Amino acid sequence: MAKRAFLSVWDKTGIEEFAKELVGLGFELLSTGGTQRALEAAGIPVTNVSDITGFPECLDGRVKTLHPKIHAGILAMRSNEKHMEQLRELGVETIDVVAVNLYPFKQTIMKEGVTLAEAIENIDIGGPTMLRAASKNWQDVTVVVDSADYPRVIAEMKEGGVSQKTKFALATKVFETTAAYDSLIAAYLREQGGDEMFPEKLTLTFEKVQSMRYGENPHQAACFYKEALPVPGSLAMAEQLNGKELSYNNINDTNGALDTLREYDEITVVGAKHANPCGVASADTVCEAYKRAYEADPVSIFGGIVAANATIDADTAREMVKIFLEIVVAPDYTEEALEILRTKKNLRVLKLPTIKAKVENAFDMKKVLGGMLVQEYNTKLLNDDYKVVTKRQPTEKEIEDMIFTWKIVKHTKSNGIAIGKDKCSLGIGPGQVNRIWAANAAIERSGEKVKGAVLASDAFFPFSDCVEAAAKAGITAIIQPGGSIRDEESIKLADEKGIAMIFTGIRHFKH
Ligand SMILES: NC(=O)c1ncn([C@@H]2O[C@H](COP(=O)(O)O)[C@@H](O)[C@H]2O)c1NC=O
Repeated sequence: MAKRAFLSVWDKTGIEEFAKELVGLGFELLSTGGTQRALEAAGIPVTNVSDITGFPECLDGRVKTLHPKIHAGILAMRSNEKHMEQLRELGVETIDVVAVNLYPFKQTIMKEGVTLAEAIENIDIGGPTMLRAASKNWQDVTVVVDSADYPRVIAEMKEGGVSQKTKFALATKVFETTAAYDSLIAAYLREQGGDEMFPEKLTLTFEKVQSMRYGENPHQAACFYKEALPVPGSLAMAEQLNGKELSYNNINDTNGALDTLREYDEITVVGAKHANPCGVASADTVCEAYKRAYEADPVSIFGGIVAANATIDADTAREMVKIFLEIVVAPDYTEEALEILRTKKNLRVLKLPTIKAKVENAFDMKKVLGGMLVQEYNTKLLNDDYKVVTKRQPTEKEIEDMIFTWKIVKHTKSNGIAIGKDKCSLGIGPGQVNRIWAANAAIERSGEKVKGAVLASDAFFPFSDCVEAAAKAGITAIIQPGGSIRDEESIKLADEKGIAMIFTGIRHFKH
């Protein structure tokens, strides 16, 4: 019996060469309309699927290959005498190679103004059916869903036949591909339906971006995957202009720096370490903002991440190269700035034109052993009805500094306390197991400048000890969520010390 290969591809990349090689190896080719036309135009002989099925392609291509003569030919187990006998009785011939790639559903939904009907029409039915059938029968059928695998398949055929190992790998790839394809469809339809935020079955599609040398630690293997449709402004959309490959920690830490940066509309620079902000400052120029953020904590920024929301110019770049930084990320760079940054060959320079990300429809997820925590992104900053709870009202300047510092503490690991003044961070106390230690760390790190500064706390004060410490240090205003059963003690102490205090009514735990 002649060996037969079924080729039905949307993306015709490499199909001509692959088909020619198959013909050279003695295969008879079967195909659907568009693929057939492409091959015939290249002078390659092809049999149309309708000549096999005796049934025309119909319903605008919705039904082409969905026929027992095709699927029995793919699914029959060659080692099963009964199967083979049935094929003979039914007049069905086996199909030994299936090369199929699918309708471009992802590209379709990415198009501006795409309609639901257009998206639905781009859900491939016959393609996945053939691919899945061929993969189920992987021992007898070579299935190719990725044109990058054509050369490898041909090479092995020339060596005497495609190995079982390769066939199994190709079949596995098919199920990864069809599962990702379907989960993207499910996500899109869910978004169109719009009412159920958390579906019964959460299926996600991620695509491999890069393998990494290692993970959080050198003994952990790791890899970075991006969402099939990453949110604009996310790190997955960044272009790397210089430096070594991004590491696992680089990506996590830069993500944290960007989270903080997105809170600010004015020119701002965020220095970050282990995903916590360590120096944050706003200014009229990016250079000034960088210098202030650096000076806010010249110790921690060493080997850290710097994220800016304005174009990096030569002056800023000159400042940046004075110390060892892991990453600089910004919307753009002047030519000269880039030249200066490139003098540090290991410095990873990332260009991210959109810093503000639209995360309203995206999930924030955290993997735990055996499960996944899924929540909305923390897009809120303050409640509109935040209130002053002390006798003394804060000055306008204090309010400005409190909002500035509140944005920092929102993105500081809990328990977190941040102290700021004049649109610049002073001391940041992240990730403590109790609040007073975080307050003490932030106060100590602020040094002399703490006098007249403001303090922000990501969650309420369980006791009045933080107010006590703040007053002793010379802090004049405090912003915190409120909500403790001992709030009155904190308010009373603040009143005694002349501190103005705002309750935001909203908490910003971050773990
Ligand atoms: N309807 C079917 O029976 C069917 N069989 C194969 N396809 C797809 O049709 C495409 C190729 O079509 P053409 O050769 O006509 O360009 C491939 O992406 C293939 O996955 C089908 N299309 C959609 O379901």
